[in-house]
Amino acid sequence: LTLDGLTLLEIKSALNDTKNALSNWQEFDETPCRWTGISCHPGDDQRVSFINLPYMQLEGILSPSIGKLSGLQRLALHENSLHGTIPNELTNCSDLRALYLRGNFFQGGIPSNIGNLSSLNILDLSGNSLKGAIPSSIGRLSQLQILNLTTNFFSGEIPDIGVLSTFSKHSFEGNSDLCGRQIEKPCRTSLGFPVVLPHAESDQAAVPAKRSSGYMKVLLFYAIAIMGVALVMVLSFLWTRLISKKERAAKRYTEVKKQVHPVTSAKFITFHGNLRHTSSQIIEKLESLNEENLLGSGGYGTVYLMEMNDGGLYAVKRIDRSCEVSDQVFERELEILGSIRHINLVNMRAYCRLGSSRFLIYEYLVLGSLDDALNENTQEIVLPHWSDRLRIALGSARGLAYLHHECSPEIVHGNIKSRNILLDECMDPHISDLGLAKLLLDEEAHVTTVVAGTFGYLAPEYLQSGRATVKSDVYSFGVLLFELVTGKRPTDPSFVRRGLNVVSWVNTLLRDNKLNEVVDKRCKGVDEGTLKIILELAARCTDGNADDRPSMNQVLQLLKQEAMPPQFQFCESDSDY
Ligand SMILES: Nc1ncnc2c1ncn2[C@@H]1O[C@H](COP(=O)(O)OP(=O)(O)OP(=O)(O)O)[C@@H](O)[C@H]1O
Repeated sequence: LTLDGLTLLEIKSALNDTKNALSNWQEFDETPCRWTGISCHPGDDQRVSFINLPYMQLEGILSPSIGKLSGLQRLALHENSLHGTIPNELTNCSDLRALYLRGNFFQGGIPSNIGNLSSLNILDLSGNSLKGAIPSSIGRLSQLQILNLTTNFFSGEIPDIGVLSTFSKHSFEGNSDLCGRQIEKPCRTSLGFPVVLPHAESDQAAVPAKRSSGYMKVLLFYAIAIMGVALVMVLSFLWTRLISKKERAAKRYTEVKKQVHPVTSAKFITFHGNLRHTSSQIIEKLESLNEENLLGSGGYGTVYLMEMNDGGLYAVKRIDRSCEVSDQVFERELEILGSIRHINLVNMRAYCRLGSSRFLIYEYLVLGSLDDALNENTQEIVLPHWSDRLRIALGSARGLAYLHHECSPEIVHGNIKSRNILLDECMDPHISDLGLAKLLLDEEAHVTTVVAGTFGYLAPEYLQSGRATVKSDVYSFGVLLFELVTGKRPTDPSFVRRGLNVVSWVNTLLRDNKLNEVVDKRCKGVDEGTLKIILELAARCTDGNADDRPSMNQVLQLLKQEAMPPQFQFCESDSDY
């Protein structure tokens, strides 16, 4: 076995492989290159280039031996249950381009010399229990394009240097003790000097007891110098506050207007950084959209597939609803919606107002809606296998839990249904139409008119009051779970004719012990264990009493623990961010 193979066995020995996912990692093999989750560099030396083991239910720790894999380019261990610290030795892997450790239980800090990973493009440490300061050496990672440190316990000032200055609050959300320019939260000052030292470097910062005495000394030492810096910071903060959001938005529009169509009055806003295409290229395409590009239409507008000259694709929703609110109010609200970004949401990339038409520009999801995948009778549609269905359930739960629990104020979707779950090329789900129910139907509270086509997904209290809540979203999610199991729409004539809805129909069959009749016969690979868990969860979500339904965080936890797909096929979407 190669040296890298032996190193991988060391790494395996520190892991608790609960599902035996690594059973083919065997010492009698010549190379590790065919082992689960492993890829090697082409050529004779058989060095390990990728470790792709997300969603494998791995427990244990990440061994420091990882540092011996000096050819490693990608380490993807996200959505496992690893604990302990991120070993410092990892920073010896100087060719590392992508590091995904999201959704584990890592503690301690980020290795302070992470700046050594000079080739790093992607750093995703979100959803762990990491704490301490964000090392300023991250600023040296000049190749870094994606940084996700959200939902941890980081504290202190976010260093505003190097590449770290280019990331916005979306990279840092869910860390309540962070402050700094990027998150538009000034570091609180006491007598003019910061409570938390800026740019604290090491993960020692995670240990408050050790830190405090040195901390006070350094505070005193720097007090006078920092007074000056603090004054400048306060002044610049006041300056940014003084320029109202409106003025800033107007400034942005003007810039774009200058850049493109000087004759038209087009307004163009991009979200989450620049698009691959300029606004003038996009406006030109928007103007030429016609029936041939039609993808479909829904309650809020008509959706087109927009193909750019270089082959890039966007889905464009032209808002057809006449909207009571002024363009200004609409666009301000939209900016808030556009700032939301999550891997299981259909992220809005841009907005354009061209004459009297309003266009929302989204990333394009190639496999269309879950409703199409389950119900369309065309040959090309690939019916999701049971493990895909579990992954769709898990991803949708994650997206919805993010809206309910990570956004402030919480976002009620109000229209969860299989037509609003869109699938990318990996069959990963993305929730669409978020915020539109509120934005386009009624901007007061969460009162929405019942939308045509969503019958069957609506919680009884939502039907009665017309008021969508997080718990009515949970109900709709429960119906979605039933749909994933049965393959039937909630309005399927087979039970609607008998005066039943999908919830009562399934319950009747289960009472009569007819589990087989509940399950979609076209679905391959169903295992009874996870099936029962999903059905039980769907029943709890669709409880008639809203208070007895679980929260989406509870749903997500349960799905993560109990209903993880047995084999996760790693697939990377080629979305441009
Ligand atoms: N980002 C996207 N990528 C690929 N297809 C999309 C995208 N957004 C919408 N579509 C497709 O366009 C069609 C119309 O979508 P739209 O969201 O307007 O309607 P709907 O979901 O059917 O109804 P509603 O407006 O009530 O949500 C659907 O078939 C949907 O699958």
